[in-house]
Amino acid sequence: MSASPDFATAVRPSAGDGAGREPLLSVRGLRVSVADGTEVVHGVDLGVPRGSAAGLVGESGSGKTLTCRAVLGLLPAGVQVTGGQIAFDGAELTALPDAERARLRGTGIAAVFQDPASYLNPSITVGEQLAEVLRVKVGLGRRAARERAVELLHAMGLRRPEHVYTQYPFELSGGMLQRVLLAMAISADPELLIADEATTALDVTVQAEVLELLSELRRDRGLTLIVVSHDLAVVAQTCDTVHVFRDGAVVESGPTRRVLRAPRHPYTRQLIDAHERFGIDRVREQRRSPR
Ligand SMILES: Nc1ncnc2c1ncn2[C@@H]1O[C@H](COP(=O)(O)OP(=O)(O)OP(=O)(O)O)[C@@H](O)[C@H]1O
Repeated sequence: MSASPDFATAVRPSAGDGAGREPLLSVRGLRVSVADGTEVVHGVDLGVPRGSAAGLVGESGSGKTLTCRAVLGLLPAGVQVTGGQIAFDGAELTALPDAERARLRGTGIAAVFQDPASYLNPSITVGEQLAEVLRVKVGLGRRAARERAVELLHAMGLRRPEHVYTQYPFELSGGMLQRVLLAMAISADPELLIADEATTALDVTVQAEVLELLSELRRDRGLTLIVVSHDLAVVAQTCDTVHVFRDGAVVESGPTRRVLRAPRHPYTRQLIDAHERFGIDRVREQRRSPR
């Protein structure tokens, strides 16, 4: 899609009912090893249909983040893909040169992580930083980038967006900062957004608001989502399918409702038991009753 000034609010053209379920992202047999040669991701398979929301859950260190970083082409130094395929929109990513992978970040696949402040320069206003992304990734001129930035801040649910534009990161709350990072992430109209523990540091009310914003972005713009969380309730609220990671492998995948109501793998059952006290039962009840 061209860099139309309206793209953040425009509804992405529908891929059509039949095409809506074709996988936008297909990961097959992904293997990742760290600097000393130890393999930490052992043949992960993930299919993420266009327009869907996939949840990746599992305990800390189970390989969720490295799988996502492999998809983004942003693995830490010394960590590398040692096997498997990653197909995005029909193109094999592992074969692409670095420059192509870099071009795809933001325009095809974007991500938001925990701790949004660490991704912002503390001495530049958030609006200028967003406008800079729009100039570099979308090619807008200075004035158009500023206007677009304000529109995007507004579209992310930030009140008084002209004022927010002029604020420095330290002046904004964690929830507001994550909305700014979401504005940056979607500014070049990506098709896939990875939210890796993006709401973990937020208090429950703000977390629910940001999750609702993610669902809105999916609904209104046709974004495909990958939501990484150690919290099953987050995934239950936002995702159609869930992939349960353990020790660098996916032990169970399926529709969220089925996996939460009738887990097949003992580890999934264990995860659900561990989450009961955080209200997963309430979420399961909500999903059972039609809205
Ligand atoms: N840069 C790195 N160097 C060495 N080992 C790493 C590196 N990054 C991750 N690992 C190891 O790879 C494994 C998978 O880590 P990963 O971060 O993908 O897990 P995760 O499921 O996302 O966990 P968390 O929820 O804590 O982020 C872990 O054993 C981790 O210690």
